[in-house]
Amino acid sequence: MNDTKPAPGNAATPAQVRIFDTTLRDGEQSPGCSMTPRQKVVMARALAGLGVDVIETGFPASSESDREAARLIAREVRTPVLAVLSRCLPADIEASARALDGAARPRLHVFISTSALHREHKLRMSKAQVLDTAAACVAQARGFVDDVEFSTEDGTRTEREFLAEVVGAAIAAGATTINVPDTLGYTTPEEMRALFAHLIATVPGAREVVFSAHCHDDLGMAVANSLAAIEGGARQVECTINGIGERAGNCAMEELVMALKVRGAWYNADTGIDTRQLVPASKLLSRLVGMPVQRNKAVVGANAFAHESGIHQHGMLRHRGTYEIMNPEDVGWPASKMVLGRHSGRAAVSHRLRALGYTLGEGQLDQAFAGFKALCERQRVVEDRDLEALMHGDIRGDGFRLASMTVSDRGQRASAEIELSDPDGRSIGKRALGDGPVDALFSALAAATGVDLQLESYQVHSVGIGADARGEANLSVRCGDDAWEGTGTSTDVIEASALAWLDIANRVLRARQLQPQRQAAHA
Ligand SMILES: CC(=O)SCCNC(=O)CCNC(=O)[C@H](O)C(C)(C)COP(=O)(O)OP(=O)(O)OC[C@H]1O[C@@H](n2cnc3c(N)ncnc32)[C@H](O)[C@@H]1OP(=O)(O)O
Ligand SMILES: CC(C)C(=O)C(=O)O
Repeated sequence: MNDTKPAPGNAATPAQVRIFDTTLRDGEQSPGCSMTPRQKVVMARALAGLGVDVIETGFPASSESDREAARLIAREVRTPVLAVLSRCLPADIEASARALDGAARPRLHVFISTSALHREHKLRMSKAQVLDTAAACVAQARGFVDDVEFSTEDGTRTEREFLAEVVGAAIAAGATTINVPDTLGYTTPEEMRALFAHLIATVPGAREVVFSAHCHDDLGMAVANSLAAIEGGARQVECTINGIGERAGNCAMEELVMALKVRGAWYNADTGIDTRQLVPASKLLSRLVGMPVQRNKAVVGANAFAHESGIHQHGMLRHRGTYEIMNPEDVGWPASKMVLGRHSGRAAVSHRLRALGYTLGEGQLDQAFAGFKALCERQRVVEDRDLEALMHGDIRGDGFRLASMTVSDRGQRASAEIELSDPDGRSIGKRALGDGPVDALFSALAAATGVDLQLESYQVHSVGIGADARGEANLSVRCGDDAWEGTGTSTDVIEASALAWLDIANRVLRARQLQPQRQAAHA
């Protein structure tokens, strides 16, 4: 495999690509992701810890919160350049300059749309008006600070000659960074590479400024397009943690940074990011904005370094390079995960059993493996405690079963009435009140089983479509010092929630019963 190619610009040393983080501005434009000024300060500190070169802290003309956040961050975060966004309007630029007052390294970022569609329908401006306005607002911004970034909104859908003209006018007026956004996530890597190479080669003064890419992910190509812009000569990339941002989001920082690192020989470009902070930053943002990261998300998703398939696990146990192109530790995960489930094979099961202290002969392993596969028909993930139960011949599969339930949310407080059959087949009925139907239901289940679970996360989603759709409930709970996860499915999401709760409670009870045997086995 050819892993190398001429470096961007044929530089002998890797090109340095500036990371411009816009999580607090474009990221925050993601519906439902608004942050308070204090939350933004917390995130800005984490971004500074990551080593980003520029933090865009907000759009001061848009709200008091944005102004307050920009002011607080300017006071507390001193190392990265701090940028704020303004339209090409004198009042916006004045508000931005005031918000950056006192910043150690202030940057004013001004933008105007350049494409025909935006000029005609949105701005109702002629080409000449856009050109003049761009130059005037860059000049105004330069009156406040030396570091001025100019963006051509919808740049990739703009006529090339006009785009070059506007960029030239902005450079002549004093812009020090030229950002060409793919505002609608419309372009392709080939187009992006060619566009940047063309602008840098032809616009007067282009080699004296830094070119920047700002890509959206409407077609899932934001990272690929940003990488192509670097190949075309861009030396700044605008991105966000977890790829949050308008619509489908922005270029995801963690993906871009790791692509440059893992394929260093190909891109010959570096960033100053401390990649071990990527996962902590992703988790922090997810908590602050209340938006979970999809499990299969590259680099920072929970499954990014998790392996369930037997063939992969077998390969991983021989050499992790067979199925991993990065080290999880390098991006902030503690280790790779071997998840035991229906797709796992003997190699992984026997490896896990050995780690738990069970060294089995061939025949014993066959027997344990058959039991493991049978268990996988009943539960998605087999944990250590399940394996131990299996080894002690104590998987009964019965436990508490849901016989019936009625949940009502009509009075002041919701109520739930349930009937369970216990492991010996006896019937137990309980009723409980709660702050909502699920709260009432879980209280009734706790009363009936005697198991107290502290809910940490609760998610319900549909599996399948149309009339066949079923609700799946996923619970993460704590019980004492242990964390547990459980799943339940049903056509009724409340029933799915009850089944997920019982899935965990039954395993907790099984683990409790096995405690003495386990201690004796390991004594
Ligand atoms: C591609 C991007 O991400 S650009 C950034 C987008 N971010 C945001 O819009 C978030 C913050 N926005 C806001 O809070 C509000 O939109 C505000 C405060 C900026 C403006 O609010 P309003 O004055 O009520 O205007 P509204 O949002 O309805 O319309 C936008 C106006 O800005 C004008 N405008 C848009 N871009 C620019 C620009 N780059 N330069 C000058 N004017 C612009 C529009 O033509 C429109 O003007 P009009 O009202 O005279 O027709
Ligand atoms: C204002 C610019 C940088 C932008 O966010 C976009 O075009 O998407």
